[in-house]
Amino acid sequence: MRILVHNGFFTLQKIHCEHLPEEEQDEGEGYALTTISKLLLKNYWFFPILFLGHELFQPWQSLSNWLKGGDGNSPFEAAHGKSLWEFGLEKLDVANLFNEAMAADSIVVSSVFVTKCKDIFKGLTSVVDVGGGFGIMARVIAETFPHIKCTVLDLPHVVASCKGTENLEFVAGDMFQAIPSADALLLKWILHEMTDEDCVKILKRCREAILSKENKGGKVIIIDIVLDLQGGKPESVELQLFLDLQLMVDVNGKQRTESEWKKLFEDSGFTSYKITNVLSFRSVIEVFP
Ligand SMILES: C[S@@+](CC[C@H](N)C(=O)[O-])C[C@H]1O[C@@H](n2cnc3c(N)ncnc32)[C@H](O)[C@@H]1O
Repeated sequence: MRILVHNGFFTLQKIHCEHLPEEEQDEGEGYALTTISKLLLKNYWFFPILFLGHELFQPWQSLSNWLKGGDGNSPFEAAHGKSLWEFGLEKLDVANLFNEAMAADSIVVSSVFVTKCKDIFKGLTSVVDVGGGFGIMARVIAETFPHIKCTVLDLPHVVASCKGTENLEFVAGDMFQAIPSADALLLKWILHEMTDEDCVKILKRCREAILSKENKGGKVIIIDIVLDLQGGKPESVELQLFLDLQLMVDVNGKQRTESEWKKLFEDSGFTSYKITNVLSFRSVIEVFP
């Protein structure tokens, strides 16, 4: 298992590097180490610490017992006696590390997203990033498309010290209780943390929150993994499967195939969807009411 964790971690760094300029990418022996030094220099140092940090590594040791019917909703709960989110509320240093890792990921993804997926934003005047963390994605969207009003919804302790701008605001709340209305609701790395039942709850809430339904361009935009897509590079598949395990260990979540996504959309009342693959091992899925 340890080898798997390290492999997944190195692959993760490698895939992140695909988004760096070509002249900065290295091939061959020593790739991972070169990559790590570059990521350190470029401030993407949170991922190694996150995955190899004690609190998040420990649950892997509980995986085998948990699979045999051990206690807790996830190996994380089996190891720590509470969920990742409850743990984060008590240990703000771990929560901060986790949120900074997510923010580091969003720095890479957001620049590719707004450049290669411009069309997705056509006609939109408002976007809510549901579970948007420190707001990196929303900030980049707000700066790139100044006419779009962006809102970040996240838990109170996450957004407590986040500052908005003219077209960016932070809202503290619980996505299971209420989601602010907008033309588009963004869910980046949210649904893979949830059971199918919870995904349907959140998707239904998002559907209700879409302002411009009935062919007027309103939608949910999901950035997440779609397993088994044709043409996936072997290292992408390796990473997708590693993250499938990682999510099971941390929150009893999972990655999904296209048909599993389709079922969630149908069960939540959506009529159609479109998958775009420009984000390496992840996809952008537009889901229409
Ligand atoms: C895996 S992170 C993804 C963060 C961000 N979307 C990104 O990709 O960088 C999940 C986010 O959902 C937030 N979250 C978890 N439960 C939530 C809830 N019930 N209501 C609002 N936000 C929640 C967490 O605080 C965290 O910021």
